Amino acid sequence: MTWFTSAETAAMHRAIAIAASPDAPAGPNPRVGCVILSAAGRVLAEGHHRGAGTAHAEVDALAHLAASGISAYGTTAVVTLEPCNHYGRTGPCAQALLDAGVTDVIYAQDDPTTQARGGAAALAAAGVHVRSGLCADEAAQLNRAWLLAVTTGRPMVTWKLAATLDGRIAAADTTSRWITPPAARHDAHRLRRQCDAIMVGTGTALADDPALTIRDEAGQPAPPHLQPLRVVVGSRPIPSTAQVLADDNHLLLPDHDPHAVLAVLASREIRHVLLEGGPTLAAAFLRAGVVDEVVAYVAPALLGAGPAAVADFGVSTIADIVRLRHPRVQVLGEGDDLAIRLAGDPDPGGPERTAHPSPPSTTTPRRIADVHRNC
Ligand SMILES: NC(=O)C1=CN([C@@H]2O[C@H](COP(=O)(O)OP(=O)(O)OC[C@H]3O[C@@H](n4cnc5c(N)ncnc54)[C@H](OP(=O)(O)O)[C@@H]3O)[C@@H](O)[C@H]2O)C=CC1
Ligand SMILES: Nc1c(N[C@@H]2O[C@H](COP(=O)(O)O)[C@@H](O)[C@H]2O)[nH]c(=O)[nH]c1=O
Repeated sequence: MTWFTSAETAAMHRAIAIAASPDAPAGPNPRVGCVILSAAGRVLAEGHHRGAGTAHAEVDALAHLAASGISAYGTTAVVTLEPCNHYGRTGPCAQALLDAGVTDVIYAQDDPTTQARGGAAALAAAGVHVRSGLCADEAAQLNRAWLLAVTTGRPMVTWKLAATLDGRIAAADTTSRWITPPAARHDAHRLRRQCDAIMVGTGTALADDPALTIRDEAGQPAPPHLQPLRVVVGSRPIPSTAQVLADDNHLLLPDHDPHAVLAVLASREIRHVLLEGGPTLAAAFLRAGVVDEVVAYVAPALLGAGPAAVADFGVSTIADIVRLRHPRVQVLGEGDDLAIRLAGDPDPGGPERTAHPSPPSTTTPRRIADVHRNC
């Protein structure tokens, strides 16, 4: 059994928090944070990864430590992911920790990739005291999309919908903006920010002419390098004036096979795709068993007619109902302008679905004197 001190546990909480900083954009790499502790458990420096091609968290933290004139000799590096052991866009972190003189390394979870794993073994072989598993569930949740993508070979799919109380996503004449109030739409833009691609079917592209961009609460778009790839699936042509075609950061995929669509996105290092409808495309992805998460914004409103949130995807009897696991509920907005955000992971119960990292438990951390086994 591995034990951790309260200072080490607090450092790991901090490392997870900084790994999720707003300047750590979605992209091909995992989110990683690192905190460096003195032998007495005092925080000396911290760092995090800011996306592909930039310094890894350990190197960022070591650079901050060096900048403050403190030697890394005899320190403990607390990292959210096993230090890498390869030359990718940057050098191996295991070697950087060794070169700096770090004597203890604690990491939350193993790196599952064949290219980068092995840092723990390399460090241990060089005499570094290595421990792992601290806050492993929280760290896995932080990188849920990345872990799913690198272990399954396809991007994680989050299906987002905005529906009325009677489960409709548009009126009978196909108009749908807006069903949900501003607070819910702002939340949807925060969701877009976590994804590398936003995808709709041609039906939605033709009916709504969506922009599919990340915008702030004042409607200002995020800088181009932070905008996700816009993807339209289907064979019908889209008018050249369509907003999704506004710049080169888009992809038109005539293929109807969700697996083929995801394979194309995976080849472009897309780790997390937001499926924003409509009901026909969502049904195809559900039927194919490739929806990993559903985020539904439900407004206190009624339409009585118009398309349902999702088309028929093969459920004909109640025994086959698709329930959401780990459901999470939030109220957004207030007064007449509120909406419910209901999120969860579809569980068709079929054997074809693979196990994915679960969200962290909501139980209070267990404390025994000054030592902790986990978060
Ligand atoms: N409130 C909300 O959250 C949302 C509402 N909407 C509303 O939904 C309506 C549009 O719905 P819908 O027409 O269903 O739009 P979709 O975006 O689901 O597009 C449907 C099209 O997707 C293409 N397609 C790709 N793969 C498949 C597949 N495996 N099976 C079938 N079709 C596939 C087909 O295009 P092709 O024929 O060109 O090959 C099909 O016609 C609009 O009124 C819009 O406002 C849309 C999104 C979200
Ligand atoms: N109607 C509706 C939504 N609709 C979704 O938003 C898309 C428009 O994106 P954009 O042009 O970038 O603002 C649209 O095509 C559809 O996918 N979303 C919501 O949060 N609430 C709503 O009431």
